[in-house]
Amino acid sequence: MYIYTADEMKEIDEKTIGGEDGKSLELMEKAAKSIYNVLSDRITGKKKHKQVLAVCGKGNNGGDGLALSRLLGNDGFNIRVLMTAGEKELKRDTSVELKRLEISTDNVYYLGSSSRELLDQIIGDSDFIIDAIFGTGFKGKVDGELSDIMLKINDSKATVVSIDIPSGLVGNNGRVYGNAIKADFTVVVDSLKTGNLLGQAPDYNGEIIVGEGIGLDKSQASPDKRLLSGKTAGKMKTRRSSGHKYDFGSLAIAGGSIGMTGAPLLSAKSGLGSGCGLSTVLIDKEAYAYCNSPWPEVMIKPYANEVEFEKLLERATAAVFGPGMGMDEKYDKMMIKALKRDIPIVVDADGIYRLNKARDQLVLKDKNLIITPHLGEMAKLFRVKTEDVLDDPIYFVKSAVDCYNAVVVLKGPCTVIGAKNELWFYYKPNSGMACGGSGDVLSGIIGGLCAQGYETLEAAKKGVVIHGTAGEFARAEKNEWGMCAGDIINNIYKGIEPLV
Ligand SMILES: NC(=O)C1=CN([C@@H]2O[C@H](COP(=O)(O)OP(=O)(O)OC[C@H]3O[C@@H](n4cnc5c(N)ncnc54)[C@H](OP(=O)(O)O)[C@@H]3O)[C@@H](O)[C@H]2O)[C@@H](O)CC1
Ligand SMILES: [K+]
Repeated sequence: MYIYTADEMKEIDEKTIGGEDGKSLELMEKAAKSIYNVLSDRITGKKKHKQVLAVCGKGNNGGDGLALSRLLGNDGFNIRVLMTAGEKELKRDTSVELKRLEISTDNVYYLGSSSRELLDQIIGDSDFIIDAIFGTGFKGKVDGELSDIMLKINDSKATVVSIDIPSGLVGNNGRVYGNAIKADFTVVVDSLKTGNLLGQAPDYNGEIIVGEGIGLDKSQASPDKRLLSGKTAGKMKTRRSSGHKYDFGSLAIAGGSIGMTGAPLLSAKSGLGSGCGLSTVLIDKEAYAYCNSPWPEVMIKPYANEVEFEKLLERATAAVFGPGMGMDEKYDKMMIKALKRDIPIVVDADGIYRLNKARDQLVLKDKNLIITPHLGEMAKLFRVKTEDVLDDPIYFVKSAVDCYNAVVVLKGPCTVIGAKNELWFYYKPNSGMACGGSGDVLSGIIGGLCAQGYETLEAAKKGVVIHGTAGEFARAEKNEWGMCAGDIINNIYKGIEPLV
């Protein structure tokens, strides 16, 4: 499934319309019909004669809401409409849809000219609220009375259905700067937009359902963004029954410092969980003294200097560099040693900040490099604020791909994987994954897959899916509060199963 930015969608829309009279209205009708079809599967059926309130804005999203209301009205629902803009402010097609609806109902209210009591009453006694205030054309912040109305809708008992995107979310990046609608369902028109997945979108979407296509002409759009799932991650390679441990690769994890010895251990154990034959933590000898592993299957080897470190790397078929390493400058030399080796390397956590220095000393071209930053690490890598990355995560992922010739995994509720000319979005929000060690588990899985011979992008895609699925199983066992990194590790095998 392809994903577009709101700006790309606008271009697609304009290309499809191509100046043809009536075409944009036809698209609006198709959008409404597609949303109606989704709703008739989910909520209409047995629930006719219920109260529906459609809250509609002046743009095309409002027009979609009005056309949908007409279809629901024909179906036996009691429709009321709250317009958030005056008749004269409406876009042309939205104005046409309002006139079409007014043929069958008088229940049209206007935000500026209805009393607050009346508005509270129609919000309070609705069974369903259609949120068609703003779509992907929204920018900035909602304020004034509309902002209060949004909160009232969020507090209501009604099932809230957002059209295309919850109103108040910015279409390109899913950011929310004021209040926004919290939906039970978001029915996306035709194709997912980046704003449906990124930023704060997971807190507002409810369940996302993508409606059937409305016949948009995407022939000139650049299809570089896709949804990552168990299906698109591809299958695991079969394992040779006669293979021995060296056939399944040897992963080295360079990391750990005093007080942070658990991070590389989590990575190492996760590498084994993903199927690699051997997993070894390479740790500074001072920190080694504090290293207490619960896993005897993980080897732990201390080094005193970069020469010893390099020696220990010799048998590794892939490495993870950074978990729990700390900021000591002495590790810069180890990073150069690791990057000079001709093996895939996952640079994570405290390794990421060092990439700038390494880039000055090494040509990173043709390296098998994977970088796995979270938002804060990406911001540090580019010396910008976290807010800047949130504003345009796609830009930063693409920039990191280009700067470091790497596969980049920007971790978050929607993880974005970037490689040359392709971006993959893995949208499986799970707040239980936001816990210490979760990232170490991911880098270990990806490293473990690289050690077994998977290409970097393939390893990143599979690793993200395995990690996310394992997290879902951990949540099912322990809930989002109780689960921790160890629970994700315990479920890695369940994350692998759908890919076998
Ligand atoms: N192919 C497609 O994509 C199709 C798209 N379709 C539908 O169209 C939707 C996109 O429609 P859209 O472009 O008309 O924008 P939409 O989001 O309805 O309204 C934005 C309006 O709000 C305003 N506004 C903005 N910011 C604001 C603020 N902070 N505070 C207050 N006002 C603000 C802004 O006004 P302006 O600032 O420009 O004066 C503008 O008028 C899309 O989500 C989908 O539902 C389908 O119909 C068919 C095919
Ligand atoms: K909306």
